[in-house]
Amino acid sequence: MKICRTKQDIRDTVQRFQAAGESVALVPTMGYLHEGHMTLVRSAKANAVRVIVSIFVNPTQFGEAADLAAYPRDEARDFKMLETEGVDAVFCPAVEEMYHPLKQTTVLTEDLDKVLMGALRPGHFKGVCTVVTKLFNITGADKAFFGEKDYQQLQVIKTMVRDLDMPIEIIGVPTVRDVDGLAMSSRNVRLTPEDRQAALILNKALAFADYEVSDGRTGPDLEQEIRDFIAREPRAKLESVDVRDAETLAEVPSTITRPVVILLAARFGDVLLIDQRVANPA
Ligand SMILES: Nc1ncnc2c1ncn2[C@@H]1O[C@H](COP(=O)(O)OP(=O)(O)OP(=O)(O)O)[C@@H](O)[C@H]1O
Ligand SMILES: CC(C)(CO)[C@@H](O)C(=O)[O-]
Ligand code: BAL
Repeated sequence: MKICRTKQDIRDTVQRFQAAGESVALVPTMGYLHEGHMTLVRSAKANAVRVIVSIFVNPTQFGEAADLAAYPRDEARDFKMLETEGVDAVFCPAVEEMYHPLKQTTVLTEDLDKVLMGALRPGHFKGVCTVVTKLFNITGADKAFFGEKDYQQLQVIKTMVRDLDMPIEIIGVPTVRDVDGLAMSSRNVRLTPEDRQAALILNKALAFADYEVSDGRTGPDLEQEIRDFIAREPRAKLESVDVRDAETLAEVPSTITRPVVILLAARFGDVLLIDQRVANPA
């Protein structure tokens, strides 16, 4: 596995693959890898000849400095996991390599930037869109893989690629969960054992909401029922509950005919967790 710390090195590597007629899939990550990331890597391997992974904790998408400082990192462990999985190259630039000191250009999906997680983390999606655009431009990959766990992020990136005619295919991968149902996330290691247990309420609330949607419920009533469900767990500090159109993330009418996505965000201690589930009306 080739380790590239400069833009030039990863660009040359990808160009060599493509010159030999090999398709290249990119899996962008912020490291501290887990089975969710490995599932993205396996999907990428099944869909392209070569797989490259980026590891970059992008400062411009963090609002809270404390969240950035506390973000877990373990490069040596990450490299081992990726090597075992047969990844061809990893791109892990320093912040100074990634961003020009005089940078002034950003990429923004105007409406999606302001709602849901965008409202909770102002500036977050602008940071994501900008760094993902840079990763696409730097690598020149043919396809890129993103997790549905970060559901809004996936829709934001698909929208950006559509609007700006970026020559890359975006593929979403279903959320990978621990055996007890908690969505895997690098931030889970920061949970106390009590909060780790309490966080199971999120997946339970999603199962409850899924049943309610299949029974014909949506709209503000359903959102309130989900709030009441999560209120049973006193350690959960609920930040948001939204039932939205699964494709556009628009608000949904009280009678639905299309799939919806239930989006949850809650704090356990100082750790903000998100989870999601797509539900179909009967
Ligand atoms: N449980 C999961 N199942 C599927 N994909 C996932 C899962 N967790 C993360 N991913 C995806 O992996 C990619 C990299 O995510 P990232 O490195 O931020 O990991 P993370 O676990 O989401 O970390 P955190 O939520 O703490 O920021 C994203 O596309 C993300 O959606
Ligand atoms: C897509 C991403 C790697 C951009 O920094 C990040 O938001 C993530 O890990 O989901
Ligand atoms: N997985 C999304 C990246 C973030 O939380 O900043």
